[in-house]
Amino acid sequence: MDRKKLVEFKNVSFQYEEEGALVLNQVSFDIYEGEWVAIIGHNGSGKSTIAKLLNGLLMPKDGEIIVDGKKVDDDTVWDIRKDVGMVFQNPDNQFVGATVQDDVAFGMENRGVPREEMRERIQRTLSAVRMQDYLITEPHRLSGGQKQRVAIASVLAIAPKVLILDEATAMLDPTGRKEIMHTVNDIQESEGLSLITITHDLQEIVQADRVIVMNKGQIWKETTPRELFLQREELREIGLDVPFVAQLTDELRKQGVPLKEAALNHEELLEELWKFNSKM
Ligand SMILES: Nc1ncnc2c1ncn2[C@@H]1O[C@H](COP(=O)(O)OP(=O)(O)OP(=O)(O)O)[C@@H](O)[C@H]1O
Repeated sequence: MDRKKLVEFKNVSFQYEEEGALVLNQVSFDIYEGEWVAIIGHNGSGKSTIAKLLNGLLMPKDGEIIVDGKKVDDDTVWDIRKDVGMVFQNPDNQFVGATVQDDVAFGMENRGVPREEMRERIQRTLSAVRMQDYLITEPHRLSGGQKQRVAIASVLAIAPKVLILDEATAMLDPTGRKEIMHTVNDIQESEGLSLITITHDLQEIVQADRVIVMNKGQIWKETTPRELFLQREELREIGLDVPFVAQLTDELRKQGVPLKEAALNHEELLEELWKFNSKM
């Protein structure tokens, strides 16, 4: 069965200033329903600009963007924002409510969701991010990770078709990062959402279905995490470092250990080494 295209970027170019350099130069890609796509690139490669174009915070200078069959323009932008939810890096800039439940309610109030349904969605989305016990907590009392969970719940409450996390875990410690990504992955699978995660850390792309690598405003490569991790030298040239496990796999391979593919985590590497060991 053909998968449905939810997002289409067609030859999109963008510049912030009239005479300035192109920040995005003829960028084209598709994102399908239920898919997790990671967009990665070093600082300034154009990742956040893509996110902002996707929900109409910016409009392309050239080319077009289609979200769920609708072209993003001044007439559709409010509809598009129902379909595309975004969570940014700094949780403190995203709170508008005096309590956690007020905050989750805010976006729904703006969209005229009936009271009863609002209550149900607040419960459901806060449970999904495991924050159901904090309904009446003031946001400033939460940890960074908890704040990001609430920000995610607030976006989910609007029932978007696409969820974008723009460096949303960058301010958290490694454990907090893992927990959030785990939660988001669960939600994505249970709700059939398309997920776009934007990061400059290759460790964060391991679970994605596909990766788009940006370099200087253009797509440098569109591939899978596993394939990408095999390209350690090329990645380094564009300012990206593969995670430790992939580096180790690469070094072992160079030493003659016949590891077939790039390991995505310690468990996989261990399993491959175990197989190799049993054959010796
Ligand atoms: N509001 C703005 N006005 C002018 N130039 C901007 C603006 N926002 C971003 N830029 C420039 O556009 C380019 C791409 O920025 P963008 O934020 O999309 O990159 P990024 O890959 O997300 O990087 P980062 O991880 O640092 O946010 C950079 O050169 C940046 O300096």
